[in-house]
Amino acid sequence: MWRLRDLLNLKSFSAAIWTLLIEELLIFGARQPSLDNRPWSPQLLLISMVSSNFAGSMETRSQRVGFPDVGPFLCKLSRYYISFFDISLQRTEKIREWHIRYGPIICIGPKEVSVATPTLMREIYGSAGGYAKSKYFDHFVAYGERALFAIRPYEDHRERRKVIASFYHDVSKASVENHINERVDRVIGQIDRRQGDPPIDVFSLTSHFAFDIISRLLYGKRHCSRTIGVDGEERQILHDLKKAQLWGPVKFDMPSLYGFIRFLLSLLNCLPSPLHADEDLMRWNYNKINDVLAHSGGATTDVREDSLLHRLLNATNPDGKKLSLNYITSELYDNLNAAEITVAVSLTYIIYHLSENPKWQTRIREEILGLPCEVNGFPSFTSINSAPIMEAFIREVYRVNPGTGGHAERVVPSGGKIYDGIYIPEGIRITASTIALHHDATIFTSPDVFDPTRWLGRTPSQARTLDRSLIPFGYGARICAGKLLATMEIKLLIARLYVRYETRVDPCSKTTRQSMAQYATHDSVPRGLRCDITFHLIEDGNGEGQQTSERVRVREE
Ligand code: HEM
Repeated sequence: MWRLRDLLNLKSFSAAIWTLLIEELLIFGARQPSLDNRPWSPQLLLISMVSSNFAGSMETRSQRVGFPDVGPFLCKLSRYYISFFDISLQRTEKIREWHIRYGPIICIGPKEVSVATPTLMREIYGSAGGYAKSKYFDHFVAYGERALFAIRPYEDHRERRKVIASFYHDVSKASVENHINERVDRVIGQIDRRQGDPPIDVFSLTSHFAFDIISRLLYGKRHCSRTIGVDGEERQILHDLKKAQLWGPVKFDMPSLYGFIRFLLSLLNCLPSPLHADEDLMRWNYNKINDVLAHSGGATTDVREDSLLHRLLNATNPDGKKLSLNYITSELYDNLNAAEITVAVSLTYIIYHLSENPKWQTRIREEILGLPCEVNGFPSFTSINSAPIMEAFIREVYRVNPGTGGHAERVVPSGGKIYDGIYIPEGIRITASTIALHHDATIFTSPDVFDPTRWLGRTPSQARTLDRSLIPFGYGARICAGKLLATMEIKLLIARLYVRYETRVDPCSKTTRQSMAQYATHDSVPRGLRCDITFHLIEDGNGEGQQTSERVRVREE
């Protein structure tokens, strides 16, 4: 179905129509290894003449030396070709198709390359390469400051990373585990109260769960959100942010068009809430920080709370100066964003696949029930984290439905690089395609089949081969700073849910295989933007059900 905004985007629309037609005509030619070595044909002549109409899209002759000519012919002519797939939310799937058709190093834009081998992925993201992030990350500048995620130069990033990474490294503390377990209790409380009611949208529920946890870590206990239990402003913002994901590619690829649409709609006084969701969250974060500072009497050195805010207020730059409040506000906003939707998407797909595979629910339940319990009546995160069946299942979900859209663009450093004999000049944008790596048939047999057993019973060398191609959290110098936190949230919730309930996809709801296919948005959200699941209490849940209800009741009283 065409959406209004696709039609509004006339430049991309018309470019796409003729490029789609011509690409198919030229497929044979484009399969040749090098355009420069290919004999001239009338088709090529025609294309090269028409291509000059694509303003600013042809790179100079010197930039083209050695540039990979493998890939869809029209990608080499205009950046609007990949933009079209971006805006129609099909970018990742399209790049995967092109890798299957053309090979592991392909041109996806006049100055843009995608790679799909674990060795090249390691080269561009590894610490040794020193690749900077691309201009794409300028879109994540907030309050006029770059948070860790948006810092582009490799060297600037290294210093800042030490402060943030050390904070998230400390989440292994028992206090954080207790705090996550409290939030799990609240989720269970919600589900119990809704027994017999319509199915539960787990995309929203897990988004509230993730948001409450990250806000506790960012601002501290007194100032965190309570979105799981309370239907307030935060729920509306989170709901709007999900819808805003669908506008992301327009905003990133065609900022002027996006700005114009926003301006027009504001003028008509009918700006839809998803189009100002970012600003709403920014305002919310700004107000929270002011509340915390007001509460501590403006004393920035108050260290009673072990929150990221307090950590940053007490940190210094390498020159010994304090971090600016603007930078701190930007970092907290970025962490809110990074930690909410990614965890919600991952948890939603894990629950969805478990609901489709009841036998795996039983296997995971039996595995968790066999683990030793702590004084609180649950197995610790450390023992849950080493449970192989749950790990295999989660890995398979990450493989087929990774929680990020694969926009981890880097820039080829000065002097250029040679990959598999192909010289790529400096300044070219380069990305490893997560989805192509995760579906590489030479590594993962029958890559389109959902099969968690592929992760079980492997020799160490087989396991290493599979691991090298699985990158849901990125890789190398800029690997996700919140990986440990995300893993704790995901595993503690899944373990506790599946000891207590059986789940099914609600057959009467709109949740289907199609609605659960991923859009190529920044965080790969499910197309339906919801996932309706029914929860059935297991009567003999090893006492866990009874204990949890009791604890939830006592806390809520
Ligand atoms: C399942 C959940 C998550 C997934 C799949 C995920 C994925 C990723 C990926 C792929 C990157 C690398 C981007 C790049 O290389 O350009 C990244 C970076 C980052 N993530 Fe996550 N993430 C998750 C959860 C979290 C959480 C809970 C936090 C906590 C705040 C977090 C904070 C960050 C930060 C700060 C960065 C930037 C790191 C840097 O540039 O050094 N993420 N994440």
